Amino acid sequence: MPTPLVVSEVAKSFTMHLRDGIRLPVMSNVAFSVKAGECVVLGGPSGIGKSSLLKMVYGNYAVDSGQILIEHGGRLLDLATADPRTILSVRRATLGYVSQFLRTVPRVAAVDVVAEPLLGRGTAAAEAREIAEAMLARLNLPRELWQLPPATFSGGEQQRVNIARGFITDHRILLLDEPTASLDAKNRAVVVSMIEEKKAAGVALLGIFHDEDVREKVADRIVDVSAFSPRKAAA
Ligand SMILES: Nc1ncnc2c1ncn2[C@@H]1O[C@H](COP(=O)(O)OP(=O)(O)OP(=O)(O)O)[C@@H](O)[C@H]1O
Repeated sequence: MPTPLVVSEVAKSFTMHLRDGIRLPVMSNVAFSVKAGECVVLGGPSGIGKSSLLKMVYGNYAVDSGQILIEHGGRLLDLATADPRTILSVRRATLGYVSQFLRTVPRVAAVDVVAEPLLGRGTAAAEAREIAEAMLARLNLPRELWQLPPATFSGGEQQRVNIARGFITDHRILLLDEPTASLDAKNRAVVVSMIEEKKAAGVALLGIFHDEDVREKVADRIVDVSAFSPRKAAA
């Protein structure tokens, strides 16, 4: 079975349009891979580029050069050069992303926000809702909130809706950007066990976890992003 995610020779700089278009190099020679069933954690100090790297792997940030090889539909595809339509199809079928914050859609109930990725993958509405409810129950979201839009939920409640939505599918690669940042210890433990289940199912996980305890529990390997940073000499 091919490695689900291989990042090779990637370089990235930001162009500051408001400052005469000067280019700030953020990282170069980025190279690592994530195997099936493995959880790789991006490490390094604040501002070194961990979130930017995750956004590149998801296709939200373009890269200057290099390859981001994703196993999609039985073949390897380079996300760094893929067209937007292909990126969307990779996201639908193969590459999931749990961001730190939920982007709420007005007037859509929490349970439907969670069920939506399953509907997009062809699951029947009633079944998708049932699975969504089970996820919300597991994450201890009070039942009386399930039918409400999450816009007014607390930070931790919104994050749990977001986690349920991100974990509900069987994507082969899952990117996690601080999924436990606003959670209490009980719900952090739930997320740790959900990550362990994904690993057991052969999912390749790449994440950022500032919480040391969670990081130690889930990480098989830490990739230090400072190794790719031009600031490493000054660090
Ligand atoms: N769109 C952008 N345009 C310009 N600079 C950016 C952009 N996104 C990020 N940066 C810069 O790139 C650097 C890396 O930011 P990033 O958020 O990836 O770091 P991080 O390691 O995830 O930090 P933290 O641990 O604090 O979340 C920072 O100096 C940031 O200001």
